[in-house]
Amino acid sequence: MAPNPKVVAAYRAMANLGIHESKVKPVLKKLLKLYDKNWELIEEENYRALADAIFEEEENPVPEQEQEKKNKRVDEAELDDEVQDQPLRPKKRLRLRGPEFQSSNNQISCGPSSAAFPLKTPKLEDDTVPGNGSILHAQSAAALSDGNGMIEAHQVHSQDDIIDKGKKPVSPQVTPRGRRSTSDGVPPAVLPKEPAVEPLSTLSPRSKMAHPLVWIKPKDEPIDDARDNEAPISMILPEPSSGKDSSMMNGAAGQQDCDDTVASHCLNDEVAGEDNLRSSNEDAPSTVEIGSSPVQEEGSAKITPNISMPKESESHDALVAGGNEDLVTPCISNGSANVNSHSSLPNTEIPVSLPCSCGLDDTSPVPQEVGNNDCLASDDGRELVDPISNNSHSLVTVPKNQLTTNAILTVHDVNDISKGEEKVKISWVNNITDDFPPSFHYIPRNLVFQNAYVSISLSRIGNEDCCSTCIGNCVLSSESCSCANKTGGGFAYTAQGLLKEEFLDECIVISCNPKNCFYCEDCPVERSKNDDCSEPCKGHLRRKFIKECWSKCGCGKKCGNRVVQRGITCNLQVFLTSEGKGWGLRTLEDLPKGAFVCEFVGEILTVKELHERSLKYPKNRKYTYPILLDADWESGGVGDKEALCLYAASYGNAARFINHRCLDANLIEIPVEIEGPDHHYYHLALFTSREIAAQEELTWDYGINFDDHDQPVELFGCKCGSKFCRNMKRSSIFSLPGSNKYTSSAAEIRKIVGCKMI
Ligand SMILES: C[S@@+](CC[C@H](N)C(=O)[O-])C[C@H]1O[C@@H](n2cnc3c(N)ncnc32)[C@H](O)[C@@H]1O
Repeated sequence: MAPNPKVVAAYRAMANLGIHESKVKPVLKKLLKLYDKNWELIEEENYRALADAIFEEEENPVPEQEQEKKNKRVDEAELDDEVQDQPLRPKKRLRLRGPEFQSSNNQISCGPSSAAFPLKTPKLEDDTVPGNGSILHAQSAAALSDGNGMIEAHQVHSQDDIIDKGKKPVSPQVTPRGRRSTSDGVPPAVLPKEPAVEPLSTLSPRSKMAHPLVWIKPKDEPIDDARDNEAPISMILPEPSSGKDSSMMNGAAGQQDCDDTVASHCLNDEVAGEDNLRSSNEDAPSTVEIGSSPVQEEGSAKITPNISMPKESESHDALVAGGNEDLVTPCISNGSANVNSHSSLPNTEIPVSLPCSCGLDDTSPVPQEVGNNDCLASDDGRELVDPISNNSHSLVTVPKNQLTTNAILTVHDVNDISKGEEKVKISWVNNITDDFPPSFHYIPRNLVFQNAYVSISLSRIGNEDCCSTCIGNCVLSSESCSCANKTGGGFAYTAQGLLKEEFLDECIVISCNPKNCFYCEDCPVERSKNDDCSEPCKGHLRRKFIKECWSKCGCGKKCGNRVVQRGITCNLQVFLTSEGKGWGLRTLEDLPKGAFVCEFVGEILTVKELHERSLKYPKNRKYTYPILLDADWESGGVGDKEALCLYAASYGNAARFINHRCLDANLIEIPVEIEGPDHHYYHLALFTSREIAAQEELTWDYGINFDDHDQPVELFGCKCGSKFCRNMKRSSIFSLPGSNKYTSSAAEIRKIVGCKMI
């Protein structure tokens, strides 16, 4: 009989490696048996499997009888262990790296990634040959490696081996994001990028061989171990000792309803969210993710301790602009999420800071920069997740029927509602109820929603608009720089970074004096209403601007004329007010007069966009208050794209919690130019108008005219408690035509706000 050309070719290939036919023959026979005479697999990579097997045989000769016995003894658990325990065998790999053994398609990587993450050489010992074998398929390993060092080591089992042993196939259930179920008890694995491994169930028999089951050495890093039937909710624990307030330790839990679509989206998206764990969270004892797939959920969704938070971009996905009002009814009171305690929960459970959808409108548009996802609150108002009373990990059960609508995955860390976006942490506390702060996305800087024309470009900054020749700290210079001149003849700030008293007092007086109002001929606010019965302009305040130095200036970053751009530096806390104003913001430290507290940050909308939103989502008219950037409208010709306002219901910073106080508020808003020379877009900075003691609530006068019901937002019943309250007492001095917060005379203003000068 003519020799089988395939056998001859195999002998030749091995002869090239210096392996004698006599050694090839028995191993080849075994391989043919193992591969069910599939020559393709044997021929692959220039007979790599054959060569490997021969080397193995050489190194670990096992008498055939013993081998058979061993095969019988080895149960599946032992098999797993042996595979895990196999030492790495670079020696073999080195041999195979000879040029003659390089795969023609270069599937075996010898590059840095394989050096950093050496592949485990197959152990073709007696107990790993047919029936038990663990064989390294280099091509599978190559397929698994994303080139970025994702994989530390691979051990490849023949699938048949595992299934034949009667063990459940340990196919990693790879979701598009790489999530895998661990419910089968398989060691947690860190999987490479999503296309790397198909679930075995989807593979053809051929690809099962070429693409065998792969185990990846677990890393020490957090593993997303959430099961499919867990709800995708995130939570962050308070620091054990953080907060002067004991209620911070009474962590409360809230819950979003989540419809199937969104839930599964959330599920997948959350998996990759580890990088959203910000550094300050590292201080916290733990961060917990609650995973879920309500679709598959039978009775309840379990909230399991885990380690990741949704990515910012993914949280954005879950958030929809448009205010928190639509969704408030079932879930919030005074803008906060209701959470009820569940006494049956073991006290080993963790405080959960879960958002409610208050703050969000599932149908409102989102800023262009962020994705879209629909989110709703529970529509029955029942509690969904239990508040828990200490820091230990445990489970919280969420009834399945409460996971029916969209979920919001935004979470407020009790230690830092800013999620690390600010230089200082901003904690939140609720001493009164179990409520949570409303859900919103913390943004440290304004974001354009869609149409607002905000053009920031260096080319638009002329020499007169910056101090390009300055050096160091402008404020210390004896001469005013160009920026100071734009502020109005001198620096607004002292060397200590406070507002100069004269400047501040002037601002206070201006803000209270109706004489400083101007009236537009063609008011963008009225124009935005686009109806036949537009009213005349109701008046806007002329204001004093601050011009800060910026990138095109020659001074350094520490220049004293750069205050607002440095962001929040004082110690603030969000808290639930006791007067029924909802949440408020307070200082935890004494603040001097003229100190910068924070900027009012939100979505930059055109006034028209705001009006459209308020028509489309009428319930949004509650709970939020848009701020017109109208200080420069007097210059006239303000186009629709330039008539801007800030809206912080869904995207905002700590300032969104600052409540209104009529007239004698302790903060004052001052327009600040930073990046650009024009005043149609500016930053609205809040400074202390007097000294403020630690624990005092921060307030500012929104400038509301409580008699004007034609506003884009619903008026609230003012509970500011000021004796000058415009809502409670309508004294004649506070109801001047066109006025919002103005009083009648400079003398009165001086008395009220304690200014030294007028
Ligand atoms: C910018 S938010 C302030 C934070 C808000 N309290 C919360 O819980 O989210 C403005 C809203 O707070 C409430 N608010 C602010 N000042 C108030 C006051 N003086 N009296 C009653 N409610 C007030 C109103 O509902 C208003 O629409």
